[in-house]
Amino acid sequence: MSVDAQPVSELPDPRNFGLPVVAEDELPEELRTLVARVHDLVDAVAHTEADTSELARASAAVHELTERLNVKRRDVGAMLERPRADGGTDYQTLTNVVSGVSNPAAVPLVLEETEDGVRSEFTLNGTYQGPPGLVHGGWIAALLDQALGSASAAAGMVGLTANLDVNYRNPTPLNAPLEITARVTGAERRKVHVSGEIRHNGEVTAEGTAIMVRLVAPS
Ligand SMILES: CCCCCCCC(=O)SCCNC(=O)CCNC(=O)[C@H](O)C(C)(C)COP(=O)(O)OP(=O)(O)OC[C@H]1O[C@@H](n2cnc3c(N)ncnc32)[C@H](O)[C@@H]1OP(=O)(O)O
Repeated sequence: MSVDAQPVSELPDPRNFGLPVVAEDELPEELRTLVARVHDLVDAVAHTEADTSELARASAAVHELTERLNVKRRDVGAMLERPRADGGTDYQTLTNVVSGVSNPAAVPLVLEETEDGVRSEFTLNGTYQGPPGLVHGGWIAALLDQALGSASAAAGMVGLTANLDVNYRNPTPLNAPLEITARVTGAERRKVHVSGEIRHNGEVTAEGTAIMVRLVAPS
């Protein structure tokens, strides 16, 4: 395969796409704590067998809290700006549903760069259930999509997924340690070919390939 889509040394600045940017050190620790607690709350709500009066009290408290938090909202599309170890700058969608640091619905998937791509270890609670005891196939695709996109971005080629192909090889268990890995396998013009897999106990449960099409900054 030809490789004529050259990686760029700096990722495109989201401001050039008209997106608001939040510096990582401007994100309050209290927000991170709130996100983690709401993440646990979703799991608690999904599985609670509390009595009806307890459910009514919790429902009222959550409603009141939602109204309070909605008084001041961030714009959709806000990007998180964080410094990279190599001196560059990394940008991530703040509320990304798989990895966004301000999104309680996110796993959150924290991908680290490896020699040939990206990697993460994570565990999914019962919120991500599809078949009994197993991770929902749509979420497996979402996890792979995120890792494949991040592998492309880590190689300096930020793009959107044009095509995603997923094979489910074995059931992916909930509440069990999982590993995800992804890498760039080739590039031509704006197309970046990526592959990745999810493993449990070293065994592949799902694998995916994708074509990311590199973004072009507006002139
Ligand atoms: C750090 C970041 C992590 C991000 C992880 C999350 C990733 C995501 O979820 S992204 C969201 C889901 N994806 C989308 O919403 C994308 C929607 N689609 C689009 O916007 C457009 O179709 C887009 C941008 C992909 C391509 O459109 P456009 O910019 O006009 O490119 P276009 O000129 O048509 O095609 C460029 C090349 O890609 C190829 N291509 C385009 N679509 C496809 C496709 N579906 N399958 C295969 N190849 C394709 C074309 O054939 C062309 O190839 P070649 O260079 O050989 O001629």
